[in-house]
Amino acid sequence: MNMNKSNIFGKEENEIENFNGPCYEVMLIGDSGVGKTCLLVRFKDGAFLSGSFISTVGIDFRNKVVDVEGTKVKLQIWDTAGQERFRSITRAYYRDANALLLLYDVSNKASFDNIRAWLGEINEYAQEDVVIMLLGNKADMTSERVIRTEDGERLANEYNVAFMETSAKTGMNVDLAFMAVAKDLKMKKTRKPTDPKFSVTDYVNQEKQSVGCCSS
Ligand SMILES: Nc1nc2c(ncn2[C@@H]2O[C@H](COP(=O)(O)OP(=O)(O)OP(=O)(O)O)[C@@H](O)[C@H]2O)c(=O)[nH]1
Repeated sequence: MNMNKSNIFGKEENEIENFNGPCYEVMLIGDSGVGKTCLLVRFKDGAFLSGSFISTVGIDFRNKVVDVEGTKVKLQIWDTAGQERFRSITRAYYRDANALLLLYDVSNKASFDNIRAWLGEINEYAQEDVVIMLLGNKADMTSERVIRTEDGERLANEYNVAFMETSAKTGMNVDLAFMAVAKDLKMKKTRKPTDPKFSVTDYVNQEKQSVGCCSS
């Protein structure tokens, strides 16, 4: 387990560490096996971790600097362990998170049913103004799918959170999910009272790709 925020991963990571512009903490949460690590690796490295599934132990993070409408912002992305036995560790990190990407697996009903419990945890431990996005991952698994897109949309609407389906395997909507939260966080910081309010849901609806379309 590595819980040291000054963890060093290599030269590129050191350069990112030295970045002194705005930095936002984004946390990936959801049941074990829904694809949190794969989503992060896809976003960070543009690759898919296939092969045997190695569960995250505790919590770890990767940094990425992204360009939001001409301004560079750093996303510090925390990858948490979905397994119940690590829950007390991950809970301790909620309060620092500016945004939460809450994942379920469209081919795993239990992971979807548990979303309400995850939202309960968020309500209890996260900051009140945390940006939340619900992600139905593994959208590429068309024949194994048990959760329809409309089910995800309905749940997201019920809790008033943004929603989209993603695939860490194909890359579908992965950049969009991270960029939407980056944009929302940046707008929150820089918005003048007279500026129109930024809506992640509207932004995502404009930008999102349909299932089956595979851009990374
Ligand atoms: N087909 C498909 N498989 C995926 C996708 N994302 C992840 N997987 C697979 O699902 C398994 C679990 O992925 P992880 O990213 O390790 O899951 P996790 O949510 O980080 O799991 P924990 O660390 O235990 O919390 C791996 O075998 C991945 O290859 C996806 O979008 N599509």
